[in-house]
Amino acid sequence: MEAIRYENSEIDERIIRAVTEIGYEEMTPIQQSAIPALLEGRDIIGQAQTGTGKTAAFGIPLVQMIDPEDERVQAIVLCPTRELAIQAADELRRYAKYLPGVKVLPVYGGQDIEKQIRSLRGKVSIVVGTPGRVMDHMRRHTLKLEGIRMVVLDEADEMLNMGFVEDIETILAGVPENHQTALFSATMPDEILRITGRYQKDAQMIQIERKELTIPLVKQYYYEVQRQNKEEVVCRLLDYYNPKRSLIFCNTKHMADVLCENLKGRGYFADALHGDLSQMMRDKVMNSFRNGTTEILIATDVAARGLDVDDVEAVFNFDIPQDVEYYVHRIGRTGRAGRKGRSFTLVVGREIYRIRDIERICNTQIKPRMVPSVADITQAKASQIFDQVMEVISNNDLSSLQKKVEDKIEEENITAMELCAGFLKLHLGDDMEEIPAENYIEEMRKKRAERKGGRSGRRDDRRGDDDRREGKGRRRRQTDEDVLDMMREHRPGKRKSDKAFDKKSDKKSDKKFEKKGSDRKRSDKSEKKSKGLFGKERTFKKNDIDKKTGKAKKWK
Ligand SMILES: Nc1ncnc2c1ncn2[C@@H]1O[C@H](COP(=O)(O)OP(=O)(O)OP(=O)(O)O)[C@@H](O)[C@H]1O
Ligand SMILES: [Mg+2]
Repeated sequence: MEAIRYENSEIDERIIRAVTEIGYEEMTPIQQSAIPALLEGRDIIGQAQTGTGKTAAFGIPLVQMIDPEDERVQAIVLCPTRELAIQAADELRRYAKYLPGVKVLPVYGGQDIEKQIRSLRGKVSIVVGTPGRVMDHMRRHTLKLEGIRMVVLDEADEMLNMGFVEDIETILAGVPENHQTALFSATMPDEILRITGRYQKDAQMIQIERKELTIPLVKQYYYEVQRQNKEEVVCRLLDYYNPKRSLIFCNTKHMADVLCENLKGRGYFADALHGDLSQMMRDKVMNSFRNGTTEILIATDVAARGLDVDDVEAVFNFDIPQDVEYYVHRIGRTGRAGRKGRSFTLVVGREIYRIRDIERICNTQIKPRMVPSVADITQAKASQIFDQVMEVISNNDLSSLQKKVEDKIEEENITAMELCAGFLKLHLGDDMEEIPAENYIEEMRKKRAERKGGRSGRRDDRRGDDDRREGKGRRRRQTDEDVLDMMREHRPGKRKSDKAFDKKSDKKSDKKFEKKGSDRKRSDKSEKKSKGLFGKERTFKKNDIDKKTGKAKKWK
């Protein structure tokens, strides 16, 4: 479908000016469909893949419908996490930059309530909040709902799930009857679609047609590993792919903390984000991640949904997520707004079946990969250094330095090649020297021959077709176990951290985000639901929904 430019739409030109300044040139498909429907006053369910601009799809009509003369709160956006409430409020403010009188206030737990109360006494047009804190203000009568004309549930399937649904119902019960309700998410399981009718009137369903539930721009890989080697594998992948920014998801707060400490100990710029941290700490961590001071954010599912941070090039599932929706949202933190990304999922033993579930339900492919060897990493690091050097050569006049190099070569009676190799070693650091590449290859060969009676390449099919090393004949036939056995022999000092990983994972959970219930049960259900997740873009009324199946009976 041909994209409509913002200039031709019904959007207020002051909002167009604001979003053009942000860099939006044309509407994304969900914006194309959802904005006119919301401006018409309809209730909608908007489903589109992660990172495709759902915030502006509801945010633009929302700021446009605000009456600047009305002093009351006129709209409320509910988000599942504090970070998301802050982010969505910032976005709405950006769209409303040239709309005087449109005031947006984020309200969330952990922030000084007195301060929020003082802000609510002033003029606030749109409240963006987490359900708990919004209810708190309702009880205290510091948030009055009688002026509300629109309610948005961002991450609607999460908000209407077990952890939040009662809070949402309490809030909606206090909102005037004739309000408009918009539900948005990248995932909309059937069991949730079945109940949305309770909260909406004649809802228009806007689903953006896609073959897969995940973003094709994200290349998805998995690695079969032993539990005690997970940390080593993550480090190797970080070193090999050298992502600008990465997010590593763990299933428990404890694991996130342990991994964070260990990665910091190995010299990575890492921080942990989870529900046990103070709000001040959470804000600090998010800010450092956004401004690039922290390159690696290790988080629980509290960071899985909605967060939009530039240049997250890789997402790691250190622990495989406990349901398919969370896989979709987690890996959706990369590959946003048309950019590319990679996701790496570590799989231990029988967890491989979960990969198969995810592939089937999301209609996607997660490719098996081998853990890069130390030699691969050395090679990758050398390439990175060479790339930087080539940039320096093309952007600078090096003639005066060249003279110094010539003098040194003559003085020491060495070749230019030797000098360059010396510089390279200096930059690669000692770490990479632990297993000299030649010995490594030789030892590997012997080991493989011993173990498999000369058979090799058992997992040759694991060679992906698009690895950046591939095609250059560098990748050898190894198994993860081979590589890791070798590492154990050559890096005895690095093993102490493994102990922490052997401990059984933390039983305590991040209230809403360390999962509930059995994922096996869920995945059976989700299989059915997946068929209906991404059909054609379609429109139907509430009455058109089959009460039993929750699916549309007829399409317009
Ligand atoms: N029309 C547009 N043109 C260019 N970039 C856009 C456009 N609309 C949104 N973006 C950018 O795309 C990125 C993703 O947007 P957004 O966070 O709204 O995605 P989302 O669909 O809500 O994803 P998720 O499901 O993960 O919450 C943001 O950085 C946003 O600024
Ligand atoms: Mg979003």
